[in-house]
Amino acid sequence: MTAAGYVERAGLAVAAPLAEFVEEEALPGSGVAAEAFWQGFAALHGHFTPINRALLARRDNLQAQIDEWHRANPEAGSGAPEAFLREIGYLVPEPAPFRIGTVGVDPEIAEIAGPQLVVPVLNARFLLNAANARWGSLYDALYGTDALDGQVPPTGPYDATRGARVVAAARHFLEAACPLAEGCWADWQGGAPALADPSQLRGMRGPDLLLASNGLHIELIVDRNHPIGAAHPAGLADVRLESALSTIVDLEDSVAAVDAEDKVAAYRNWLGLMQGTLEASFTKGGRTMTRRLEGDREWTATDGSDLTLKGRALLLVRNVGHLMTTPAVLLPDGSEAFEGLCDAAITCLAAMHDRGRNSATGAIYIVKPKMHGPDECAFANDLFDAVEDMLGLPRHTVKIGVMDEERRTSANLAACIHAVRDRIFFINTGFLDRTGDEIHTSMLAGPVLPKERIKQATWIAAYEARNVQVGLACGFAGRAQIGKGMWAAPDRMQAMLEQKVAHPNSGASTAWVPSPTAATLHAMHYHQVSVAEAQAARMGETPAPLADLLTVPLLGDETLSNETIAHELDTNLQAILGYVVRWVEQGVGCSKVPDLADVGLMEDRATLRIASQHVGNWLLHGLVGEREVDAALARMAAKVDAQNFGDPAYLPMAGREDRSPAYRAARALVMQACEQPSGYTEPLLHAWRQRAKAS
Ligand SMILES: CC(=O)SCCNC(=O)CCNC(=O)[C@H](O)C(C)(C)COP(=O)(O)OP(=O)(O)OC[C@H]1O[C@@H](n2cnc3c(N)ncnc32)[C@H](O)[C@@H]1OP(=O)(O)O
Ligand SMILES: O=CC(=O)O
Ligand SMILES: [Mg+2]
Repeated sequence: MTAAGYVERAGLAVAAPLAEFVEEEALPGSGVAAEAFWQGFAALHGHFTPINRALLARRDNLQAQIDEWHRANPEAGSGAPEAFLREIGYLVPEPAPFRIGTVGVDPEIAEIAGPQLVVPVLNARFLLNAANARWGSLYDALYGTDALDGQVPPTGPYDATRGARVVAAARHFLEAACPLAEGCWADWQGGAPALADPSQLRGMRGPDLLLASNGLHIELIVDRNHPIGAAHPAGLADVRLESALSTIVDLEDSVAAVDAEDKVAAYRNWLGLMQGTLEASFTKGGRTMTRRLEGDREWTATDGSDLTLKGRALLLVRNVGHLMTTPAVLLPDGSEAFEGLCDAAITCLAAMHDRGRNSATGAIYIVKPKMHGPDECAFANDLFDAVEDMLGLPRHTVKIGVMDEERRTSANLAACIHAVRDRIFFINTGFLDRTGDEIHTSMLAGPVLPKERIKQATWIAAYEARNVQVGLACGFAGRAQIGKGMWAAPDRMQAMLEQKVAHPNSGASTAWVPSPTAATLHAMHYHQVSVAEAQAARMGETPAPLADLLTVPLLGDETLSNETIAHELDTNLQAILGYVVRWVEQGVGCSKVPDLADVGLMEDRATLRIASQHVGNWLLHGLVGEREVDAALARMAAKVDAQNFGDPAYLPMAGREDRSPAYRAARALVMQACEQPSGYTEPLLHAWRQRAKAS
């Protein structure tokens, strides 16, 4: 008998809303029949479930052997050595030199370097903004953030002095990106300018100009009737930059999706993007508005021909990893199905509605997170083969982006790439999860450094360098992206402008940004730096030593002051509570949480993984005790409550410690940190969110 709320499909119990979504929304128009889909879906689970389970058991087995090594070598003061890691199969032999064979990817992936935006799939309003973030106003980005001078503009009427500084800053940008043959942009009176490199002028539309540098476009919007244009000698009303070349629609770490209802909402939004029909209505500034996807942009090229530029970012979709199961589908034995298998089948089915709107080459781009080593990459490759077969898609239609964010993947990166060599479209250093796994893998080696210092330790420099070096050696240049991680301080745009230029300079062809505004500002870096040249300069470099990568960021003999320890503990617990309370009680998977100094930081499951593993590590090694942690949790709960004052949906944690699901989830995350698989936060978050939803 099928469980209540489920319907039987090809021997599986499928939650009724999911079956309905698939049959009434995703399948019609896809060319795939319902019977064939469900048979294929059931076969997928039948074949891959035991392999998936075996891969997870292998993770546990390797971790147990590493833990055992540390127990046997308590004085080692380091991570388990390379020879041991080879012996247990954690490290595998390098493949012979090879080059990836991926073909049929869009220019945004293969040829043009630029920002990559990430957006939680469950927020339609943000999703539309993210898809439309292909273009952004440089004037708005400079005016509305601290990018210019570290100061955010006061709210209120337009500040003409600040506006003049914005216009000057945009002009400086133009001087550098598109210099004139003679004179400077301040002298420009309108019309087609004589550029030092005339090929940088790409088109005109009335008085507007289209320029380009390093493959990225710049629109100069001329409007003498506009208040800003009226004050400019050439009537320049705005400078618009091609910004988010690609956007990752995230079903993973930035969402809270714990049941069929949540998964259907996620799949429906992705389908709406692929069909081009997604809309969101909301009230902003007292006005109700409906947001839709932008169309393409039409220009006349300098030779008089029509020139069409994409109005939207190339959309990629991040599936979940191999760990979690979902109650949206039950297997014949009554157990939950692997969520990653469901995501692969259903996000690909939805992407079949694209018909060239998103990918001009017909590719489907899946970002696959949290894979541990080459066998898990090979598993994803086989899974995508099977999905292609079940949906009737040509081989390697489904491309894979491999997040290099687990230690076993970093340490075996070439072998991981080799396992997916004909469909890989990116590698990316997900340094946040990677930091969490760094702590968890060597949990028993000793106490780790404070969080900020982990970021400066030997391992991370080796990790970032090797990722680029291995990618270049495998032939990524001109074929696939080499990506860098997230800028996790969404309000600190001046600091981002100063620091994130390091990403293109390092030879990375893309890097993550948290918002459309950050994409526009980060786009300036790709005008400053030619990634093609940066990559050419690094081609043939010997990868940073594996020994450096394996150097665990331990505290060693150093003694930290009580103040440092207390501050670190408070920082971690406040971030954990601030994030978890919105996750568990409101279903918000990515939040801007003010830190102790009131700087808003992007928190997601990966930052939560770091913070919870960090507290767990210091607890295990006695830098802090359970009573201290409980006292700090209680203090930080009151702080987080105060920070959320005014949110009508918010339930305070302080004073309700034993009843607040969020508080209990946060406490469990730190007290049970060592037992969590790979230090992941999903199992506890999901369990507590399900409880909160049920109540
Ligand atoms: C380790 C990892 O896995 S990193 C990847 C996961 N992280 C992410 O995906 C980060 C995504 N970013 C976000 O969710 C948000 O930017 C947050 C939570 C960090 C901050 O959100 P908020 O505090 O609401 O942002 P803020 O108030 O500054 O700006 C809101 C505006 O910016 C837009 N915005 C902010 N972030 C995004 C985004 N990622 N995509 C699209 N639009 C966005 C919103 O649409 C909104 O504009 P609107 O009112 O016109 O709709
Ligand atoms: O997914 C990104 C990360 O840093 O983790
Ligand atoms: Mg991650």
